[in-house]
Amino acid sequence: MAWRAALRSKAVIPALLSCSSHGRLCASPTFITQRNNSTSPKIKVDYDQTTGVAVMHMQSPPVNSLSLDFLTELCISLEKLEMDKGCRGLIITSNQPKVFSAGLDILEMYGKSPEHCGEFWKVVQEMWLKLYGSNMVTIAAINGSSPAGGCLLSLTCDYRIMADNPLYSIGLNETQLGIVAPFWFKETMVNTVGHRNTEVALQLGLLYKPAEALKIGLVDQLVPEDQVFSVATQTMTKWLTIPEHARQITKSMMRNPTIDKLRTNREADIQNFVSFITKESIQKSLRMYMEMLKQRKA
Ligand SMILES: CCCCCCCC/C=C\C/C=C/C(=O)SCCNC(=O)CCNC(=O)[C@H](O)C(C)(C)COP(=O)(O)OP(=O)(O)OC[C@H]1O[C@@H](n2cnc3c(N)ncnc32)[C@H](O)[C@@H]1OP(=O)(O)O
Repeated sequence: MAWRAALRSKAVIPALLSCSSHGRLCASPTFITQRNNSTSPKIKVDYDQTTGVAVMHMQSPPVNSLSLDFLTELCISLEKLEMDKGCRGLIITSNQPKVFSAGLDILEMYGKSPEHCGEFWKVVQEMWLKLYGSNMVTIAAINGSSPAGGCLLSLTCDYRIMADNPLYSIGLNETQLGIVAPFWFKETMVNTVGHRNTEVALQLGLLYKPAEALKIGLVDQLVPEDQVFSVATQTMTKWLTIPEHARQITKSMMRNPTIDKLRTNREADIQNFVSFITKESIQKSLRMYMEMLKQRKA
């Protein structure tokens, strides 16, 4: 708890608090259910010291949406694993049925104050910086749908194994919500599937079925649903045979240009996000999208 409070307090951006152009509050949601903030852990970490491999199980019902609390917990777990020199590999998977992660929690961006949005975005950045720059071998065992921020989470990993189930989809679908994937989401995608695939995917907000995702290289391997985890474990064993230092330097060489761009522009990126997301028109788009999700369910 003390960790969480510390991380939270570091996440507040003083510059944002005093920014008058961000001084407005977004309209309060009237129809959207605010979920209770559960105190049960949203992430379960199993760390096997004999293999040096940790498994992070996302267990935040119903859809592992990336809320402020979820991301804070994720960052704390990552920090602890990263500091443990014996921990060399990390597999990320979901304990929720049919969903890997539904992406950023829309309720953290809808009807919230600019200060809250700024705090939220800082922890989204933190998650990405920690995972994309991790020294560990990271593997996403994608056992369900993975839109937007969920797709980003898997893109930060070194290797993606997805369940071959046509009911699932993955992609950066932000434009379908009327929002824009920020430059570091975009660059993570470009670094994975190339410029042209990214341009089409991002403009249209495409969600890909597993077979299509494999075709463009958004995921690396498809396996039957019940084998996602075992294949991830076998793949990890292979990756861990590569000399550690050489692999880590290579990873940094590939990723650091993108990482450095965000590191040196964090404040500006937060300000951009806050002024964008609190716009009335964007809030309206988010509301309509949430309504659409509910109608689809009914
Ligand atoms: C000029 C440049 C400026 C740059 C500015 C940058 C701005 C960038 C801003 C943000 C980037 C955003 C990234 C994101 O990740 S946004 C989130 C996008 N996510 C989605 O589109 C996924 C939506 N969800 C689904 O499609 C489905 O829920 C599903 C496929 C994941 C699972 O389907 P199913 O099992 O059928 O579950 P339900 O749809 O019934 O959902 C259950 C429950 O959960 C709620 N819910 C779903 N997703 C979210 C979410 N992302 N956040 C919050 N809540 C979510 C859903 O509404 C249901 O709620 P209930 O009715 O109350 O039970």
